Amino acid sequence: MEPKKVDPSLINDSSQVVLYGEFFAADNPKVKFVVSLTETDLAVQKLLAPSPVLGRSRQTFNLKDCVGARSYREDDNEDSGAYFSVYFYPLKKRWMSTGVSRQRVEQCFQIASVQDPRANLEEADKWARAIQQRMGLLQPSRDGVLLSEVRRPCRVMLLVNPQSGKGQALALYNGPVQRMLHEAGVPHTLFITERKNHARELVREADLSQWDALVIISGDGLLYEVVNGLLEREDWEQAIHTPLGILPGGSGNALAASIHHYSGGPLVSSEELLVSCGFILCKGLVSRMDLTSVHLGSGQRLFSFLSLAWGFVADVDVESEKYRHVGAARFTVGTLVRLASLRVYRGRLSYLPADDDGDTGAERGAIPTGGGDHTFRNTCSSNNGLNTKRRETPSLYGPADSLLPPADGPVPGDWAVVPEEDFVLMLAMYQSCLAEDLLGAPNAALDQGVIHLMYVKAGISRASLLKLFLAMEKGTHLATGCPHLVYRRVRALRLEPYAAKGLITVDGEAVEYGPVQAQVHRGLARMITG
Ligand SMILES: Nc1ncnc2c1ncn2[C@@H]1O[C@H](COP(=O)(O)OP(=O)(O)OP(=O)(O)O)[C@@H](O)[C@H]1O
Repeated sequence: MEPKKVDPSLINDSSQVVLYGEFFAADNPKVKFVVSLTETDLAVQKLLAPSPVLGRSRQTFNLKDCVGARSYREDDNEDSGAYFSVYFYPLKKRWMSTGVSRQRVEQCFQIASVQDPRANLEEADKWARAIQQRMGLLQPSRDGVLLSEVRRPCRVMLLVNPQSGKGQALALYNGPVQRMLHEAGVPHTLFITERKNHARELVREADLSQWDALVIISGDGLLYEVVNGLLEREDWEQAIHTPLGILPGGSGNALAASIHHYSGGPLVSSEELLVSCGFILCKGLVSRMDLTSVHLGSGQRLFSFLSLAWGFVADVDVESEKYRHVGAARFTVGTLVRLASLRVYRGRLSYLPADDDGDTGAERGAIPTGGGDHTFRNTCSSNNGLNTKRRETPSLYGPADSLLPPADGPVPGDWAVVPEEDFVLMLAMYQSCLAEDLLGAPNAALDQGVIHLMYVKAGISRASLLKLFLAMEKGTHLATGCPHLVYRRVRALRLEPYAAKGLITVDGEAVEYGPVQAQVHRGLARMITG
């Protein structure tokens, strides 16, 4: 007996129903669902057999959480039905935890209303198209633009570093990443990097008219190559506007964690971070991102999107590379090891305060310079023990650094020079996370034009330093009242280490050691964000 039709108003009483249908479950032809689409939701309710009454468990999926929908037929000639699948990644409560994270939910229905397979497929197409259309209308648009609006069709150059993190980046691509891109209908071409600087060369030489976005599955190191590769091009001004995306596959994944943080999510584990960043990528909202231009003592210039570190943090970053196989925990292990041999780093630190610099830190430490007598080049020439761990190709292009004084001159009068010369660390950040689980600059945003400068003066005890790092997991370290920690919002800085040897890291990678100057360039790059 043909079941009685259910009144659609019973399914969705408050909003207008755009499409309504009764379909079989794709994996069980005995189970039937009543499905209705509104401008904002897809509602699914089970029909109980044998009498066609609605079951109690009605599920409503918000189209904001949807990455795509597709229609298809199975290869089976006997099956005249067609199917449509809808892919959602809603925020759900985590197993055995109070937190939430994005989790995949697929809804798949079989349409077998008539014997004609083509008619069934047309009906399935109609549903998939209607869902995609509504999903597109609900895309976030805050202050960015949608990738799909920038160019069409959207094609992605996907760069994977198979060696990053625990060496699992390729497996991540073959698993959840490829599946999600397929669900969202994002066409892409995979490039597996074969060596250091391979991605940099590929990006430097690429015909960028072929690519609508450059996305990496790796740690921050590969994105560093991509950013610098773009700025080494003659057409850098257009090239740096190519939307960039990041899917975490490394051990630190600081930028991926920052982008997840900006989307409003709490700190999450590596797998959950991948799903969150994949979701953000599929949604394709493109925003501006600050880049910082860093000048090294030898005159080389490079571009950084994340951080510049000296002292304790730089040492941990580089020394913990040998614990890469433990993933994000490498920094915890590295911090504990370094704490045991805590030391002081001597040098001079100067900076140009941001106009809006508030007294947010533990203490106001710096004095105006009136033009210091210490020059960048002076210090450079006394540092002949250059550490050339990472050979930089000189970056010939990019915007002028109008805020930076000449390398062989003093800092200008509106700069401040920190009176102390003994430090435990200096950390300049332009995005919020220092690692997946470290919220180093909680007030940072993608496009702020601000360097969040933190330094810890010598004299801090091991216990207090450990407490600061523990507080950083929640981003509360600036509010601990630690008298040794100073926080400033700045636009440019100069660091002149006194020792001939040591470690400075840019975006987590060691660079030539010696004096450095840096200036932030607001919104220079484009990033796919949530
Ligand atoms: N095929 C490759 N073999 C060896 N090194 C590579 C290869 N491809 C890229 N690299 C280099 O590996 C370095 C580390 O990569 P990446 O930063 O992506 O991973 P990670 O260090 O594990 O992650 P994170 O930076 O988040 O800690 C980068 O400097 C990159 O240039």
